[in-house]
Amino acid sequence: MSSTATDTTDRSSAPAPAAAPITDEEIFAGHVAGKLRVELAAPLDTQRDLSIAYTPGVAQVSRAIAADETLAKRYTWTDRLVVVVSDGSAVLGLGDIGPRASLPVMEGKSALFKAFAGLDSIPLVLDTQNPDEIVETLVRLRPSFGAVNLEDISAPRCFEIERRVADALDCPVMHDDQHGTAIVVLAALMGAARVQGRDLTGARVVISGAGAAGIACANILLAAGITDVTVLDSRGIVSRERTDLTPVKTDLAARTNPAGRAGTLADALHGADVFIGVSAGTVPENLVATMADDAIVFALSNPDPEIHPDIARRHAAIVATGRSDFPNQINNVLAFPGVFNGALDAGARRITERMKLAAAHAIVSVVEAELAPDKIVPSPLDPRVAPAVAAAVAAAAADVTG
Ligand SMILES: NC(=O)C1=CN([C@@H]2O[C@H](COP(=O)(O)OP(=O)(O)OC[C@H]3O[C@@H](n4cnc5c(N)ncnc54)[C@H](OP(=O)(O)O)[C@@H]3O)[C@@H](O)[C@H]2O)C=CC1
Ligand SMILES: CC(=O)C(=O)O
Ligand SMILES: [Mg+2]
Repeated sequence: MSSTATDTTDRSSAPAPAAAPITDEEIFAGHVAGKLRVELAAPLDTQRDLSIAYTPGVAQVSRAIAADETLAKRYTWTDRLVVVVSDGSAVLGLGDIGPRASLPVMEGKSALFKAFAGLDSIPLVLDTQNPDEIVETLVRLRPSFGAVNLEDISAPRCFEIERRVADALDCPVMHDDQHGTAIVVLAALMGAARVQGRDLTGARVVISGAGAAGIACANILLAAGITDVTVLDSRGIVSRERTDLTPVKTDLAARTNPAGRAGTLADALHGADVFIGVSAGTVPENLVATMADDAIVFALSNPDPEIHPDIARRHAAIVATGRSDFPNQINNVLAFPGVFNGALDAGARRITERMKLAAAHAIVSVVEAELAPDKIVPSPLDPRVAPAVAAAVAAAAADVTG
């Protein structure tokens, strides 16, 4: 795809460019004709090159694969090719903008796979939001790729789609908005806890957003031993008394909100230690002001955080967003390139909870000696991140290889 090889230059500590605002012209110019290209892996200059790469030579390779399908791993590009798949139903925080409008984001994810993990990746946007059709399409396309990164597919369909695709395909499948996000949020909370010298397992955590990202974040935090997690959707606290919950939220309500609170974000945030925003909503300053001392605020919606970090910092000790232009970028880009690279290196057939926890620990371990309130996670441009995540994920994959 991209014509550049993996770039291992450390750009994370480069001085920030002069604070000239990025113009609309600059942004659109950076997307003209898309952000990806296909490049040749073998020369095609001579008749001899042509006879090897194309007919007649290629026929021998095709015959060999027809006789032994496992040879496709060696003699095609599919083994390490990741498809980034979206139906355009929950694109960033922009909502259901459809497959065509989602494509710049999916091209961007593919570009990040190449830049940070050296993995070739193709964006595939689907003109259907029907789970049966999405699963069927990926099953039919299975000979063409080695792994599936599901992206920006809305809840609750994303849960069923991920489960069914993972069950149907013998290769790594991960819904990035769920698990990539959850991995990085856990890493960031570990980083924040170390900066503050406290144990966050007893912290009161509030998550705004009970969709793909919110539910996965709740799950990984519970798995990591944090017991007091409260989640809100667009109607308020996901509590056991509610009669309007989907089955996934009913299950969530049974495992969260131990104080049995009902009500609004104001009710949830009063005295809370941690706010995690994955809602595309907003959180007013006066509510952040009611949080506990040394509060932690992760306003992760893209492109617009739930609260501007400068405002959140008036009341919170540690503040992060999902954006590339503020410190403490908590974004799934810290996870997915290394997770897929590690899974493919190990020949993993699935991505497991163990692999996700290993990824979270690897992310924070990269900045262990550099942790600070404005550096609770490494920069996505830190060249140590993806290799560390890949190594940890591969080591944790032993039970799903072979
Ligand atoms: N920084 C990062 O790495 C990432 C950030 N995100 C961001 O998280 C947001 C959600 O993404 P995703 O989970 O994929 O989307 P989903 O569509 O799956 O879920 C959105 C959730 O937000 C809830 N919601 C909507 N408006 C509000 C509101 N005003 N207050 C509280 N909850 C609200 C919805 O409620 P209901 O269920 O009632 O409809 C739903 O539960 C996006 O802005 C996205 O950019 C996502 C992934 C990674
Ligand atoms: C970062 C990302 O995946 C999102 O905001 O949807
Ligand atoms: Mg996304």
